[in-house]
Amino acid sequence: MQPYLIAPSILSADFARLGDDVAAVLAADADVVHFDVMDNHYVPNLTMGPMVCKALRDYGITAPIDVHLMVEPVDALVPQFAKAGASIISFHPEASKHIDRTVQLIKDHGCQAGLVFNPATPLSYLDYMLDKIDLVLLMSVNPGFGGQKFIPATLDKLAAVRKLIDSRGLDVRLEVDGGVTIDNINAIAQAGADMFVAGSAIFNTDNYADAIAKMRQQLALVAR
Ligand SMILES: O=C(CO)[C@H](O)[C@H](O)COP(=O)(O)O
Ligand SMILES: [Fe+2]
Repeated sequence: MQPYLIAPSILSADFARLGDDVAAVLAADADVVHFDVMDNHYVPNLTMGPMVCKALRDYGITAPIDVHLMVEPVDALVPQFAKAGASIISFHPEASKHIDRTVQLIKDHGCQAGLVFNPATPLSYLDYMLDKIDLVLLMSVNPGFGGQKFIPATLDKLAAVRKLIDSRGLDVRLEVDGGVTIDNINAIAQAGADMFVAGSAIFNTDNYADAIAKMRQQLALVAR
């Protein structure tokens, strides 16, 4: 398994001073910037597009940017986000008509590719795709909003994906997104996740470094 990564969701950052806030959370020892793209079509909310991603790069953000596309259709945005500086691009398989083609498109544009599963999305989408992707992202809330409560059934789903990845000897990241906190991150890691998105649990505190350090303390207790 790869080292744990903490990926603050900038959905909960201060949009009026986004560059400074993203720089602050990275200085507080975050690993990756989780960038939530919502289109008011696939999900009932509207957030940010490639221009904002590019603006963060132009501002000087060099950390990996993990773009979580909650959009339908998907393909037209892939080249735009790659050009804007995305490192990882993940999408919801049911939002793409040709999943394999979309994954290939992401890779052809030099980014890592991920598939995202809503709480009720079956894992069967992985049957012919697991060895072609870099990351599986399990949603532990229904997508569209930050600040929701972690859905406990995600733990079993994480364990099932971890088993699948390990049984095939693959180096695929297992990311979890939604309702991750200092209190539940240990159990989530025990279940098999190695990359943790947390928005409100980091940005809604007045000390990002403290929140991230406490998450890392919990992760250090996991037997791997
Ligand atoms: O994809 C998302 C919502 O669709 C966000 O990444 C997620 O909700 C993170 O926010 P929080 O940690 O506050 O739950
Ligand atoms: Fe997300």
